[in-house]
Parts: sequence; C-alpha cells; structure tokens
Amino acid sequence: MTATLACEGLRKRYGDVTAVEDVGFSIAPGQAYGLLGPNGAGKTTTISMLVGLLRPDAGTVLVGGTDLAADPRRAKARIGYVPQEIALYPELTGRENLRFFGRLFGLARRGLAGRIEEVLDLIGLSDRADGRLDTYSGGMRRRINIGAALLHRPDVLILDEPTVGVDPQSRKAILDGLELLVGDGMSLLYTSHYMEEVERVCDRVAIIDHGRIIAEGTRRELIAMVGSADKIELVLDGDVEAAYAKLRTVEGVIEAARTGAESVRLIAEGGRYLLPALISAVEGSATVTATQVIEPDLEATFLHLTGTSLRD
Ligand SMILES: Nc1ncnc2c1ncn2[C@@H]1O[C@H](COP(=O)(O)OP(=O)(O)OP(=O)(O)O)[C@@H](O)[C@H]1O
Repeated sequence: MTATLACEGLRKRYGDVTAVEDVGFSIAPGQAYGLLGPNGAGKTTTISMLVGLLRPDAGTVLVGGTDLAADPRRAKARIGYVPQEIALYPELTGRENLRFFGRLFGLARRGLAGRIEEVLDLIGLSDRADGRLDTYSGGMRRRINIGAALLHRPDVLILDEPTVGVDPQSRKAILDGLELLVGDGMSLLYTSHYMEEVERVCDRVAIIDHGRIIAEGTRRELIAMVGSADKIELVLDGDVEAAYAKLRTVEGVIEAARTGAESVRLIAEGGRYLLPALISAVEGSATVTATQVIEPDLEATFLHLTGTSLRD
C-alpha cells in the first residue's frame, strides 16, 4: 500500500545548529502518527520540510507516492497544513474567513459554500460561524485554522502543536474532531510536547529529541521499552518500619523506598495484581489505608530514553 506521507533521511542545519538529522517515517492511509518531543526538538523544522516551506539539506518527501521536490504542486494538493499561527481576518466572520481561504487556495466557487458548511460542522463551529473572528477565543480561532486546512479534502492533515494556548473546551473539540477525521480514513501527522494528547490521538509515535528520532513504534511498543514494571504507592497505618521490611520481601517487588512517615513506594512487576499479596504481607504490623498503581506511559519512555523530563 502506498504511504500517504513518507520521508527519509531528512536533514536541516542552520550554521552550526543541526535542527533535524536523518529523520524518516511513513504514515499509512487512515493512520494517526505522532511526533512527540520537547520544545526545540526539531518538530517545526521537520514539518516545514514535509509541507514544502523549507528545502531540506538532504532527504526525500513522498506524498501519496509523489516526490515533493519533483512535483510540488501535485504533492502539496494532498496535504492540509495547520501551522501554529495563521493570519485570520478579525473583522470577518468565521464562515467568511473560510471562504477567503477557500478562494486563496483556488477552490472553485461552485461547491465551496457546501464544503464550508461541512467543515464548520467538523470543527464544531456551525452555531458560531456568523460571529466575527475578534469575538472568538484562541481555541475557536485554532479550529478555524484547522477548517481552512480541510477545505480542499486533503489525504493527510499535518498539525503543528494545535492545542498550545487553547482553552480546555476547544482542546477537547479539536481532539474529538481529529478522532472523527481519522475514523473517516484521513491520515494525520500530529506534533506535540503533550504526551497525553499523543497517547490519545495517535496509533504510532516517533519520539524526537535534538533533531533525531530516538524511538519509533506503536504506543504499546514504546511503553514496553521501559519494561513492564509498575510504580505502587502505599499509605500505611501502624508500625510502618516493620511493614516496610515485610513489603521488601514480597515476590515481584523490585525496589522499595520509604517516601514519608506513613508512605512507601514500590517498583514491582505486574503491580496491579500484586496488591492483595502486599496487603496481606503487612498484616500484623500495619494496615494499608490508600494505594495507587501508576502504569508506565510515554512520559516514562521519554525519561528512560533521554534522562530528561518531557516538560522542562
Ligand atoms: N531559522 C532558524 N535559524 C536558526 N536556528 C533555527 C531556526 N529554526 C529553528 N532553529 C533551531 O533548530 C532547532 C529545532 O527547532 P524547531 O523549531 O524545529 O523545534 P520544535 O521541536 O518545533 O520546537 P518548538 O515547539 O519550540 O517550535 C532549535 O534548536 C532551534 O533553535
């Protein structure tokens, strides 16, 4: 099957700064692909090369099998690009802004009005379409950005950190809308430094750091890289020191630490299933008054691979 979007060996340097080095991945039709990395990791530079705004120093981009460098017109027609900011017209309504972009992109007048209504529905702004842009929240404006990128029915939608600076309500509307689009068969390239968004929206994820992809796979594959151990927090009432000594000996417990006068942290294989054994182990010394099992997530993978936290 031809990939909707594929790139290989992408490189971009700015003087001494290597912004992107040897970046490559492939997005199948209907796949939601996440590019996860901290600020400055090279996400925007990568996207700029994928959409033809920046010429790579090396590497190739294929959009639906068409080489972007050889036939940019044809390749770009299949891409919907949502940059971090686009200039919208504050004195025009949401609908008028979409009409403006539709004409700017060269869409035929015939059919445009109907397509605008479809897009307004997709981005959840049908009932506010006649409001002026300067009365919109930041999140509503971002949704108009997304709508503008969808007008020409692209095969792949590329979004550069679409929820930065967006209110929670719009954030939810954006993520819900993207899930619907993917459900309808659109491919997505989603970049973010919020791992919980990438975990929610994307089937496959590349972790990018210092311009390079350092890990790639399904969410499950990436999380498996940190191993299958869970973190368990226990709050105890009674002789905590004696209980702690007993907990350390329970089979499956890999590490144990006192984290407070009444609390203990354990790292254990299959932590969830170990809880009954832990609770009975401390019997006679203390009772467990609260438990929390924290399963590994992409944040843990990122920490494991880079030694730094995603949110710096
Ligand atoms: N025009 C430029 N000139 C010089 N250096 C640049 C330029 N654009 C980006 N860089 C550098 O390249 C690296 C990657 O930047 P990029 O904007 O692609 O990262 P990012 O992951 O998109 O981060 P952010 O979320 O902050 O935009 C950074 O070190 C940045 O300072």
